[in-house]
Amino acid sequence: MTELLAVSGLHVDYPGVRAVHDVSFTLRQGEVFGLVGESGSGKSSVCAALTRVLPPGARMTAEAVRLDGQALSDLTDEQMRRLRATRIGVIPQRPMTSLSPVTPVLRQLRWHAGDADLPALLGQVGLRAVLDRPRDAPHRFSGGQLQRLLILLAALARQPDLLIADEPTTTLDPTVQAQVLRLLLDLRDRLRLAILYVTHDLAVVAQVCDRVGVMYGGRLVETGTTEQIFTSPRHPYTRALLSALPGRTGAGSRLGALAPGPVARHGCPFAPRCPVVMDVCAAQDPQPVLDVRCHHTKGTP
Ligand SMILES: Nc1ncnc2c1ncn2[C@@H]1O[C@H](COP(=O)(O)OP(=O)(O)OP(=O)(O)O)[C@@H](O)[C@H]1O
Repeated sequence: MTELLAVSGLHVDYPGVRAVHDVSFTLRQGEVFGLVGESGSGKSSVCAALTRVLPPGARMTAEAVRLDGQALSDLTDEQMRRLRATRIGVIPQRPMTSLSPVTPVLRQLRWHAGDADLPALLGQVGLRAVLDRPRDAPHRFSGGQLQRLLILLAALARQPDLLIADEPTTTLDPTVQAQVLRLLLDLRDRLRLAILYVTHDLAVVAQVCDRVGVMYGGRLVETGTTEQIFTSPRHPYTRALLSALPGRTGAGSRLGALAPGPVARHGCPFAPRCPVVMDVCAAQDPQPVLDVRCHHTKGTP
């Protein structure tokens, strides 16, 4: 598979907070890479840095961020805006925030879809009936319908290379969530899209991701194929996350691994919660070895 996105040494700082610390990963064409971690671990900040839409006062630095070989740091704000409009599609967490609440949905779709064949696109996401509702504003549609419409705009109408989906199914009930995930995978297959899929839900990761990066305290603490992460997790935080899944028991259940917990400001960020913590963990932030950042495992398979 061709490498589409390469991120290395990414840092994001807000005033007084380092939200993302030395994050590196790659994403290949036609691949779904899951960024998983609890609330506040830095997932959204990574996405905002990649698309250069960080809030005022935030600062990003990176050794390199390349899309299809092009260094994004070389682009002017205008070139970056054009890249976001053509090659990178973003599906937000809450569909209502991306649509005007008062303008009819069909009018907004026509405007965003440009020259694309809207009836055909609506047919592909099973929502041709929207054509018969020219006056209906967003609040007259369900969350699942709106999310499918936004996927249509982000992926089908513009056919980008990279789709960033930041918790796109959090607000949906399980049946609708399954429909939206199926649609994303179908688009990945048909358009050879690369998808960066942000979530705190490991069950979703298992369904859609080819590879996974686990975040804690702004670090990518472990990266691997979905199978590796689920069958032989190496970082103690990944193990805790997995053992907190329904039906499993272990350290994770005791740690309450999915609930945000203390993050050390020095040394390993997971040290205050780690069941196998050692003296060195409080003193030194571990460097990544074989895709794992942990003094205890030091990358051992
Ligand atoms: N605009 C901001 N100003 C200051 N700090 C911020 C800002 N946005 C995020 N942060 C902080 O940066 C850290 C990472 O936040 P971020 O939203 O990237 O995490 P996340 O994993 O995406 O969380 P969630 O799942 O809740 O969206 C947190 O400590 C958060 O409080």
